[in-house]
Amino acid sequence: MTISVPATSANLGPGFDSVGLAVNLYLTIELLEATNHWHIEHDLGVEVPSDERNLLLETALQVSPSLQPHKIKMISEIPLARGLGSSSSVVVAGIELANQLGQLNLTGADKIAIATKIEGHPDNVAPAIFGNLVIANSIGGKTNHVTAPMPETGLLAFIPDYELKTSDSRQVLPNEFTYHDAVAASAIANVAIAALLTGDMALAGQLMEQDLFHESYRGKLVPEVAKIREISHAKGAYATYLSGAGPTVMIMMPIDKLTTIKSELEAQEFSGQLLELAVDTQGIKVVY
Ligand SMILES: Nc1ncnc2c1ncn2[C@@H]1O[C@H](COP(=O)(O)OP(=O)(O)OP(=O)(O)O)[C@@H](O)[C@H]1O
Ligand SMILES: N[C@@H](CCO)C(=O)O
Repeated sequence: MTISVPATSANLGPGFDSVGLAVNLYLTIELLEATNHWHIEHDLGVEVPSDERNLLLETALQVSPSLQPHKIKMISEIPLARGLGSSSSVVVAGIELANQLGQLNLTGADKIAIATKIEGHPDNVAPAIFGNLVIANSIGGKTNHVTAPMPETGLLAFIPDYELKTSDSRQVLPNEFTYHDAVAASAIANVAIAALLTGDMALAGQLMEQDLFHESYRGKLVPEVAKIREISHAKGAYATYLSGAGPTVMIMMPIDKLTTIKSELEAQEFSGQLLELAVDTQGIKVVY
């Protein structure tokens, strides 16, 4: 059996902690033979544990503590701590592993509730589970979500060479907002979401760049954002935003502008990778 889970790009500007998009990079785990001890084969480096301390197994055993140990092969195309939901992909895969091995018959609603409790917010785990664009919230332990198709858009991700852990990137955020600022910030988010849901990418893009919740505080952690925004706009992009907690910068544009924007950005020689992505429409995939 293999389980694959897509990468996710959270926030889309003002949808902080509540909006995310599934994209076509995958974490895949393959269940191998039953053994006496859990063991994960992977090439993600020595800092990623190969036993029960791995987030995959921590999650699976939290959901179902008496699972039969197995050998597992893990392959991830999702770069770690870059703002593309690597931790959520593992959490979601762990929940699905427990679901399959423990024959738990979890529903989508069960999975999002468990995953949100572990991650703390639903914006990455929800699209990792369901695919597409997902708008979700969680309050008092109750999670709500709405899935929607993403309007047609080209997608480029600039993935810097350096890591930025979500926990560090959340440290720079303010503890409080005034009532006035909170109303202004959520009004921007409301219009951005309405524009996304009605397929108006030009308006959505404008609002995505007016975020007041997080990007201005995090800008200094990702110095490339300003230049990428300037270049992309000069060539007709809809929007640029910090993907999740960063440092990846996502660029959305009309499809016919993608090649030009990509080559303009490549000419800058930023240290990192520029990847053309597509929306994942499936979420968790299990193959027997
Ligand atoms: N395949 C994996 N196996 C085990 N742990 C992983 C794996 N992938 C990621 N992690 C854990 O998740 C951490 C990264 O999580 P973090 O929330 O900081 O970033 P992210 O999920 O990549 O980005 P973001 O949440 O901003 O989209 C890694 O440092 C590692 O501890
Ligand atoms: N909404 C989260 C996503 C990363 O986990 C953040 O921006 O911190």
